[in-house]
Amino acid sequence: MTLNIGVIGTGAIGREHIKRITNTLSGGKIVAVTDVNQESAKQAVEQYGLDAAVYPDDVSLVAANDVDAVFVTSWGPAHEASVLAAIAAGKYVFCEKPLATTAEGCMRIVEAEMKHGKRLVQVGFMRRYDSGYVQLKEAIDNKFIGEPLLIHCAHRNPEVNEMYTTDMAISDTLVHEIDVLHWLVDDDYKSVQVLFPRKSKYAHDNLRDPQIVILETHSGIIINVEISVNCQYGYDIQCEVVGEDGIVKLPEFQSITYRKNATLGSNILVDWKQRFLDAYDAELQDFMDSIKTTGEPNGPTAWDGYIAQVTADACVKSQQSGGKEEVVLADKPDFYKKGLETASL
Ligand SMILES: NC(=O)c1ccc[n+]([C@@H]2O[C@H](COP(=O)([O-])OP(=O)(O)OC[C@H]3O[C@@H](n4cnc5c(N)ncnc54)[C@H](O)[C@@H]3O)[C@@H](O)[C@H]2O)c1
Ligand SMILES: O[C@H]1[C@H](O)[C@@H](O)[C@H](O)[C@@H](O)[C@H]1O
Repeated sequence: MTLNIGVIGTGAIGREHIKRITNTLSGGKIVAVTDVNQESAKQAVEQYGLDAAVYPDDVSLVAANDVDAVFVTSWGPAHEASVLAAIAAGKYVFCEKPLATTAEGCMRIVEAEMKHGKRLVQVGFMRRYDSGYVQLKEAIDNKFIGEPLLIHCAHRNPEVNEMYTTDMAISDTLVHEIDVLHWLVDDDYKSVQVLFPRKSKYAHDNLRDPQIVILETHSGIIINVEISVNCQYGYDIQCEVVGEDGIVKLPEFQSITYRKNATLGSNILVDWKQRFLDAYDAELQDFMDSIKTTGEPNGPTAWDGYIAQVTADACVKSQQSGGKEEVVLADKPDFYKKGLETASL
């Protein structure tokens, strides 16, 4: 069975996903595209030689009879309406982060999915499919380092444009750590605090950069994440888990080492597309395979999208208050306790 897919938003990641469904993965076909910029949707069809219809908006794309699943890869504020439309039509949805830009919006999606009666939604937290994070999780689950005590992380982007504001360091960037770290240690967050070190000369007027985010879990694990979005030198993701009996660290992205001009060196990547290439492939293959075999997506759930947004909101509150903020989650519904939300490679 081929899963017929409609894509809402044919920008950077929309096209990356169109490319991998069309050229790399198996079991899916892009049959429909839309974008508020209709030229962009038409260009995507041409660029990848798609046999796909261009729709004027998300509502008409979702309603198309031949669309089985929808990819929501538009800007964050547009996600909630498209996801709700897809659920109302009983269509599967793969939604890039954020699921919705407010906790209330995420909860509306959770409620709509529960009302529908079976899982339709997977959120694009692809780090759960990255082989390095999967190895870290196995080591933690197997008690290889004893109980985890603290975690040091860094999430560095080389640069950002003028549209990127202080709160986006949380909602656009930290959100990946928010999701992957609670999954890694199987614990929910209790409180968060954001600190602003000295501002980088590369940060524009509306941006505090870098930032340090401290997250504390219910079992007392303390996590510090450095967010630097003007680090200049490359795209760099670091994660080191300190346990009672040892330490496990995320592997560096593999690159040859060289000896040249009196230097021993190796290259660092410059953007997210290359760093998580395999993880994006694995998450979308899993989305299609699990729908085919079980009738439901297997990856990060709408509830994970809700946890991420509640935690992100608390971080943004801390950016403003300067203090520690509580993370208050609703009780997890039984619907999301099926144990399906962990990925395996
Ligand atoms: N998982 C990841 O690592 C990752 C990486 C990049 C982006 N993202 C997420 O993916 C989303 C898109 O990011 P991007 O970098 O591709 O942005 P982008 O600006 O390159 O593309 C977004 C596209 O959506 C279109 N769009 C906006 N509103 C729309 C609407 N209502 N209906 C249809 N089309 C609409 C825009 O015209 C644009 O072409 C964001 O939510 C972003 O956070 C996730
Ligand atoms: O949308 C991107 C993407 O999610 C990247 O993984 C992250 O490193 C960037 O900061 C963000 O802007």
